[in-house]
Amino acid sequence: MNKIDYLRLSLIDKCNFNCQYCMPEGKDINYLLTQDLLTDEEILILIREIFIPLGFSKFRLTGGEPLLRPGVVNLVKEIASLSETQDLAMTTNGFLLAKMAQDLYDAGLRRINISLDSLNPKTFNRIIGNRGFDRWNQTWKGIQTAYQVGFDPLKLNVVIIPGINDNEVLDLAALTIERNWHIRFIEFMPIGNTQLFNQEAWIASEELRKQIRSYWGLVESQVRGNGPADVFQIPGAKGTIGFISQMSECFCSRCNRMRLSADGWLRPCLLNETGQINLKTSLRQGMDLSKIRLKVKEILAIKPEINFEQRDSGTETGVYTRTMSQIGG
Ligand SMILES: Nc1nc2c(ncn2[C@@H]2O[C@H](COP(=O)(O)OP(=O)(O)OP(=O)(O)O)[C@@H](O)[C@H]2O)c(=O)[nH]1
Ligand SMILES: C[S@@+](CC[C@H](N)C(=O)[O-])C[C@H]1O[C@@H](n2cnc3c(N)ncnc32)[C@H](O)[C@@H]1O
Ligand code: SF4
Ligand code: SF4
Repeated sequence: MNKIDYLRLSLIDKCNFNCQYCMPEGKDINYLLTQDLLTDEEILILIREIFIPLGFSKFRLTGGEPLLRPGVVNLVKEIASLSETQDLAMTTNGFLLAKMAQDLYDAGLRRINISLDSLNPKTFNRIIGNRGFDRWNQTWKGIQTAYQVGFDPLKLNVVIIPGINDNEVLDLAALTIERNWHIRFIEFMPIGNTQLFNQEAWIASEELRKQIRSYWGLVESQVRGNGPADVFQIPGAKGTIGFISQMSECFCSRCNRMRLSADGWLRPCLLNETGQINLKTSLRQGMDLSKIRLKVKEILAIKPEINFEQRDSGTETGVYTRTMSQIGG
């Protein structure tokens, strides 16, 4: 059985973007009330008293948009300063990074993954649902700042949607030639906007690799990380190109992670809603920490059964009850 040592923590369910693939179009999302969010203190208790004793040592902060969480820099500092933390990273849309990158770095964050679905501001703004504002320039500035500040490896996440940004695969891949940046192409998953998913669906990573291979060639490579990406490189390039292929190539046999939502739900599998427990409720009801630990240990034991192999039975209704922004990706 794989070691489960990687926890993805969603810090907030709100976001300043409305990416088409992540949220249902035109549907209001019921956002969490502040009092329903895990507090910083609760997050730290759970990390220190529950997850670290159970062997977790790798933490990723995500959301919604994690940079919207008040006090996020201080939370980074607290988690980074734990001696058991072997890796602390963040996934962000980058919009607020230009002004926060240095503070995050100084607080101890070293790895950052930034979503960037297009190099074309028009396409980008269309994907993120900009409502009339251009957000590309500031996002691009955020990426540049993160690079200058020293985040390494710096990864860029791209969800390819047929008919929307699939014409940019080579342009995005080309970013890795001169820069030590790591692009990852993620296959669109049926969580978030199922309507768009059913309309446009996903493109298999192998199709994208074929395009890149026939233009420049492609060799296997590596980059530091804990996630499911298969990593390649254009020969001689400074950066790498990863493929996260949850639709075409199941990687569940190497699954090493669980997810904790901003309101305290511990989720054993991204694509299966079975077996979730609410740790915030347990904490607030005053449950003994050793009992909470035991509950999490039980979930860890049944996790191999609750996985992608059963994703068709992963939801009760066939539609995921939470959007990707509510889960954290
Ligand atoms: N199906 C599935 N998809 C995942 C899983 N982990 C990550 N992904 C997908 O990969 C996307 C990008 O993940 P990131 O947040 O950048 O994190 P990561 O790839 O684990 O990060 P590294 O540690 O840098 O390798 C997520 O939003 C998901 O779409 C997983 O366990 N299962
Ligand atoms: C939910 S977002 C949260 C963090 C941050 N807001 C961001 O966009 O990086 C995390 C990741 O989930 C990915 N994502 C969201 N919806 C997805 C979907 N339906 N299929 C595949 N990836 C998705 C995004 O591309 C992003 O890289
Ligand atoms: S992918 Fe990230 S930036 Fe886009 S809507 Fe979802 S949470 Fe927000
Ligand atoms: S789908 Fe579930 S079991 Fe598979 S890699 Fe993702 S989280 Fe792990």
